[in-house]
Amino acid sequence: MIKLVKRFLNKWAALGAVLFMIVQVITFLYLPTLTAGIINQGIAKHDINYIIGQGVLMFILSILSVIAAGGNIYFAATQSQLMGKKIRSAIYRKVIYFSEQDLSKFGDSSLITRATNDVVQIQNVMVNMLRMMIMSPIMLVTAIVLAFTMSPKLTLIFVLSLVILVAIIYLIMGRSIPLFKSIQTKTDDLNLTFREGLTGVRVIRAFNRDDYEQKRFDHYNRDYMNTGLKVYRLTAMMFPLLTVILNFTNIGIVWFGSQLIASHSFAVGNLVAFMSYSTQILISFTMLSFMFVFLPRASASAARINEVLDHEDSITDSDQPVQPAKQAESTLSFNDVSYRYEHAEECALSDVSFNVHAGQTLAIIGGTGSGKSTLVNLIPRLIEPEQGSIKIDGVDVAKMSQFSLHQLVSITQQKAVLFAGTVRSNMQFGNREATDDQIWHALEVAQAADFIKAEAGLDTRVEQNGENFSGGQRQRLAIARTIIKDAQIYVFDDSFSALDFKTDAKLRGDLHADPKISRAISVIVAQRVSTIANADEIIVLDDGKVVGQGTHQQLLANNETYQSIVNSQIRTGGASHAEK
Ligand SMILES: Nc1ncnc2c1ncn2[C@@H]1O[C@H](COP(=O)(O)OP(=O)(O)OP(=O)(O)O)[C@@H](O)[C@H]1O
Repeated sequence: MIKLVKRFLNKWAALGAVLFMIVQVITFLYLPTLTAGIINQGIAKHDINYIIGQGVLMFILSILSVIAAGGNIYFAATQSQLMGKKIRSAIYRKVIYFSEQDLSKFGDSSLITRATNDVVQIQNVMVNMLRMMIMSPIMLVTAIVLAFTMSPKLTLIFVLSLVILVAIIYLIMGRSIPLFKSIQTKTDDLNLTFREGLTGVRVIRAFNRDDYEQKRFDHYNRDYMNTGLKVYRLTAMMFPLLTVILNFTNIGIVWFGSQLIASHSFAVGNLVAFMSYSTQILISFTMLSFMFVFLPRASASAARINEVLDHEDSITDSDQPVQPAKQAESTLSFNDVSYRYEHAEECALSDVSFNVHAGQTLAIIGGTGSGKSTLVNLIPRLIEPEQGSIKIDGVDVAKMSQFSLHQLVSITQQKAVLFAGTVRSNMQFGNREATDDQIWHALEVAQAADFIKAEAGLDTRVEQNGENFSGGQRQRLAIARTIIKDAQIYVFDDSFSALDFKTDAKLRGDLHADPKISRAISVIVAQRVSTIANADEIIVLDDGKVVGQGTHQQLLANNETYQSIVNSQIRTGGASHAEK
């Protein structure tokens, strides 16, 4: 918590809040002394002028106290909002560079909870800290000191009450802190189930699993509620106990105070002031116990936020990044590359080697789960190989800065991702400088121009995740975004699977005819033989291993796995377009 506050504190706003708070404390504490003076000096000695003078002073101090309270709230709220904004930005900046491995370690839902709910806990504690958490201890200590100067004997009653209170708070908090921590984890579970339900709503309805999903959600919802109830029952005990103890304290003060007055060793005014200090101590303690409610939950949240911010990225830039020198003919090579997903026993990819040059197309084919996506994700270093190296123009991708590597590689992922906005804004994701003509050209090549023209052209709205487009249309828009970028290597991960054979053939033909793409290296992952038959080299993957490597004709002649893929597609009509 302290670490997070140090890192994101806005010093000026915090200073403003503390200064106003000090003024508030001084005015608050001075008032009982004035009251005592009015009773002891003014009333006892019938000194009207003294009473009026002190009364005016009390009025001014009260106004000052109100202004100080307003200033304190203003700066405390500003500080809390600024801090929340900074923390959310820092989390976003960190997460945006996470590798897939890092992302799956935390999980999407948990990251969202950390950037929202956990940050709100910190903000709450920040406001309270600047409003009362600092004020309460100061008020408490000063009130005790002032009371002590009036009567050390009566002050002993306070001290005894405080010891009992501290013990009670310690016991209650010891039990509620672990519960507060688990509330945040349960928020993650709740969010995860809710998100899954939302994204899978159509599947849930189609399979008539509404009841089952509702029960699953209710389970997490109830779990969250029960933990919340436990923790609030515990903390709710604090306030009644506090009131009982402090009422007994007041009874003690009146009891012993009246005996002191009777023996003429204590003035009546002082007893009234003493009672005021006792009330202030009660208020301070109530506020302090609020702190004990907020602080443990905020500490748990701070730990979760720090976990994200301090997470060591599994993929980082080298200290002295190397930029590959411009080559006459660029190359991409894999040298005995193996990759294993975290916690997986088997390698998803084993000993893959190939070399491909500018102007060539490398195709990767294989059954479901054979490692095709894993292979292409290694090229832009979205994942890091366990063994072997991947080189572009002879330079290991691990030695390049990720920024320059991502400039060299343009990729269409298997799942086409679009962003809310317009077609133009989505295309400019690939190339910020792209003109409308260039965008239209990319859309033509990707066979997306027709359906975009039928809408509002480049200003056609794209909903969140591109949900107002069909799967095939989304894929074509993603392909257009990939080819609009000026890159050395273009990667298409199963990007043609949702296209019909005719569109697939036309798209490949247009890609081949495009001067920029035809001069670059193309890596195409496909399930259909027809999509890749014209590639310069085809890699056949099976269970993460390369079981064939060569041209379509070579593989057709001597590779069993390839032959069986071709045969299975001839039966379903998929390979009959192979030579197109
Ligand atoms: N994030 C992950 N964590 C753990 N294992 C994974 C992960 N992603 C993929 N795998 C495993 O790695 C293997 C290769 O997966 P990959 O996605 O590369 O296959 P693929 O050939 O692209 O499959 P498909 O044709 O279905 O897209 C599979 O066995 C899969 O279960």
